[in-house]
Amino acid sequence: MNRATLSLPAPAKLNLFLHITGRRADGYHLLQTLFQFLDHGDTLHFTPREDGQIRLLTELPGVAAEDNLILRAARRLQQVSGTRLGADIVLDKRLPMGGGIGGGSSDAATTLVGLDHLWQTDLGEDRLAALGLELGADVPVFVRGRAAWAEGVGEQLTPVEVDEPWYLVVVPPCHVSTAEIFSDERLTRDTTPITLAAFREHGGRNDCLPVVTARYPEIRNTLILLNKFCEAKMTGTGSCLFGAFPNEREADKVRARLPATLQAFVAKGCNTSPLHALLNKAT
Ligand SMILES: C[C@](O)(CO)[C@H](O)COP(=O)(O)OP(=O)(O)OC[C@H]1O[C@@H](n2ccc(N)nc2=O)[C@H](O)[C@@H]1O
Ligand SMILES: Nc1ncnc2c1ncn2[C@@H]1O[C@H](COP(=O)(O)OP(=O)(O)OP(=O)(O)O)[C@@H](O)[C@H]1O
Repeated sequence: MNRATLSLPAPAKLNLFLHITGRRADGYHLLQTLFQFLDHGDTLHFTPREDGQIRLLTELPGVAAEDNLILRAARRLQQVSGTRLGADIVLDKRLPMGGGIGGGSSDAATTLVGLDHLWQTDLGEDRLAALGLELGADVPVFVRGRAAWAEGVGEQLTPVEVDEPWYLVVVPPCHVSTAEIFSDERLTRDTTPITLAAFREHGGRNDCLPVVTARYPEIRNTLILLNKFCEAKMTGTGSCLFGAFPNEREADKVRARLPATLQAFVAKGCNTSPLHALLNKAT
């Protein structure tokens, strides 16, 4: 067996807007959003094992190994495919947790796609996306790897081509729990659904923003600050805020004017996930 280590990116995503249009009987929210990837994220390293063991060799502070979406994804794929192979997995974590940029979901998707490739289990995109959905609402878009208009609970995906600007992403000094925001009584859940054409013409907003800024003064203050330089938006249920720029230099200029204590990065928006761009190049 080829024991070579496969290293793959787990990119971040942005929600360019997020409308909450309803709530299902099971409590999950119906939403509309547009997902785009960033050329910035975690990296995972997979080395196959013949003894069937799956080991995550990197500890993530605050996350028990059994809860780590990487291990959960790997075990589920192993179970469903019936492979006898295992893997050692190393994670280089760059993405902030609870930032609304999908770090955990992307790690899970890269594990599914990467191990499917390495183990030659060939489940195909649809089955991998379905396995991903069991792990989290945001996992399927990372499995499919194309910028997408999303509906349902986020799993009904239509690929879209949108502008690929440079983004300045600012990480306010707090973590937001997605479940906590979705269970807040003040969240509005009745936005009228819009079409993609209407979004292209008029844009959209983030329905979670009023609740998030009410709960987190750090995010409210960071939003006020970033709005001085660009039209600041929030991704997912926060915490991260972002602004779009025509080129890297303009984004860097604003970044340089932010307080040095504020974590921020500049990245390019991508309609093809860097994971898929790499795998497509390799095959
Ligand atoms: C807000 C978004 O980031 C937008 O992309 C996603 O919808 C959230 O996706 P995610 O983090 O993968 O979410 P999950 O891990 O599936 O769910 C976290 C919690 O958020 C709530 N949740 C999530 C997605 C959704 N459509 N409705 C919900 O009410 C549920 O209470 C759930 O317990
Ligand atoms: N590999 C992982 N990386 C990050 N978080 C993980 C991982 N595995 C499990 N988790 C758990 O998932 C939670 C959410 O992490 P994540 O980084 O995906 O947040 P997020 O960016 O707000 O996600 P989203 O935008 O999908 O709501 C973490 O607080 C952590 O408890």
